[in-house]
Amino acid sequence: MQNDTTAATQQPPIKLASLKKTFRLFRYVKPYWAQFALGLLFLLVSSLAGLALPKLLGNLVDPKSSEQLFKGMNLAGVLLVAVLVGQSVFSFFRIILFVNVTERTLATLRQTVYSHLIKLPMKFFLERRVGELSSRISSDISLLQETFTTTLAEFIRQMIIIIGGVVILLITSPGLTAFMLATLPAMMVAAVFFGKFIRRFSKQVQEQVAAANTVVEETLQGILNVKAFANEFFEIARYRKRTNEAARTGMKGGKYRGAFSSFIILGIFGALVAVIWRGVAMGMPTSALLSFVLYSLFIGGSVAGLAEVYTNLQKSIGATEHLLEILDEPAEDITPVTTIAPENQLDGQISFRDISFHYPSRPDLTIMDSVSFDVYADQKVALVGPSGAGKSTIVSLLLRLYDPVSGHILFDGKDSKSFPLSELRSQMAVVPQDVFLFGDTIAENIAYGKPDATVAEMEAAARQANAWEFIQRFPLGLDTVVGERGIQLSGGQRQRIAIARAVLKNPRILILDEATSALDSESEKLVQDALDKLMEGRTSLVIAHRLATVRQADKIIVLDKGRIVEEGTHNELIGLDGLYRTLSDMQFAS
Ligand SMILES: Nc1ncnc2c1ncn2[C@@H]1O[C@H](COP(=O)(O)OP(=O)(O)OP(=O)(O)O)[C@@H](O)[C@H]1O
Repeated sequence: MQNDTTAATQQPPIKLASLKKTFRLFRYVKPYWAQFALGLLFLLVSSLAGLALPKLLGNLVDPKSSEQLFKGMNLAGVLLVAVLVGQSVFSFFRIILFVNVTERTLATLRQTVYSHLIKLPMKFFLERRVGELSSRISSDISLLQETFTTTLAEFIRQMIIIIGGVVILLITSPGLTAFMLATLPAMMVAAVFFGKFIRRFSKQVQEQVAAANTVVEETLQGILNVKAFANEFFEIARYRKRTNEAARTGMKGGKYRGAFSSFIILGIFGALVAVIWRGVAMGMPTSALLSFVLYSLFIGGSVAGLAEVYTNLQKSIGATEHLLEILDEPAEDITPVTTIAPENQLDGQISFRDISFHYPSRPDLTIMDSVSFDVYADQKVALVGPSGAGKSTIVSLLLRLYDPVSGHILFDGKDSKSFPLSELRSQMAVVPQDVFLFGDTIAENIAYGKPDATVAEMEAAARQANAWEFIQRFPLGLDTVVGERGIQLSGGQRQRIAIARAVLKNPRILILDEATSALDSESEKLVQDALDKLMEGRTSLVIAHRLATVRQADKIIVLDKGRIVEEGTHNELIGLDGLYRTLSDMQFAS
């Protein structure tokens, strides 16, 4: 982020390139081009009509106007009313059209960005925070909304007024126009100069606000931890610091914005007084002078408005850059899985061959060093080892959340990369330590393993997972809402929901990350029993924290500091008198 800001401020003005980037987003407007074009036409008509106003007002105050009649009424007055009515009607429809196009476009854009975001590899998420990413989709896109609905229209309207106004003024009095215009270029240059300057501040404020929001999101998500650690005041101070920083940057930017607008006010009104003064001196009739002053005001207002447009445009270029940054990230090759091609169906045999690995975010830290092992189809293999040994990393590699730095992972003897990613993952299921429940019904949470599951299937899965008994005790049964808005489930209950999910998914390879937190013995028995049933007839890889549960495993792989140090059955490993024996003695001693 920081680099991005520095790069943006240090770069020479690449306005055209940035603008071109923004235009890439017009791709999303394409399907609605007809409505958009009609809106533009209406905008053109209402802006041109607006351009006639000063002239007609001048005519109205002309003493001769009462002699020019239209069906007995003052012609200039009638024309003025007609222009106003026309302008309001066209504006009305123009706004409706633009808003329609914008809403649809932004919905598509939101969907596109989200669809892309969720397909990005884990590597991407390691480097970013959730708050920052969700603000990309919320605030950056809202910023574009303003650009599409208001800024663009304002820009076109202002350009018409400036160009049309200047042409009309030149026809009226080239001398006075030249005099008036002498102040404008200076203002334009100032607008560009200031606009660029202000861009830096608004971008910084945007980023600092996003950083502050991250504190809110993270602390609300982890509110239990905040409270348990009595860290409310620490968080308040953290949030205060970030929001104050944003405010300070905003205020600094505000000073320049203020100076900018004072400059424009002084410039425009100073110029107006000078123009009237000079017009009077040139003997211009009052009606013509009124028109002239009104045009000058319109032009001056539009020039000042252009600066605003410029700043908005800069802001939305910033937002676009952020969005394109996400869209330009290469996504994982994820496709909807309906059926699995016979050649991609897993038999359940897994081999790690000389796997070395480090996380993309920490290239200096070797996590896995030449790890090789085999798991045969339908075997139950346990991964044990001290904390940080690399057990979860093996699971991540198996799921291809990351690719190994060197070595190969084989499924049934075939390189894991030769399988379509989604088909591979769809044949594996994970029952994690910390079960994440969506804030929805129990049914939806179970069906996460198979979104088109019927109620009967869900019930059967819940029964197999030993979860049905507690689910049916809730008055709403499967329709009970859990999570943030609903009831909180106990650790054992959450795990059984996760097991039901896995039952529904019916995976070829099952990965169990055993809960470290001890469940009460009743719950533990229910969970273990459900897991035993689930493991039947499939390859299972169990990350075991309590060694008592892995005695029956066909094979136990003992990891330490990213290397396999022992491998064998419980009895073999106990006989070895190595790390497994030590870990085992430690656990049973406690
Ligand atoms: N996303 C990550 N980025 C960088 N390093 C990581 C990441 N995840 C894990 N690590 C590091 O990789 C090493 C192995 O971690 P891993 O989670 O695989 O261990 P583990 O054996 O599963 O530990 P535990 O039993 O505590 O869950 C640790 O040193 C850890 O700090």
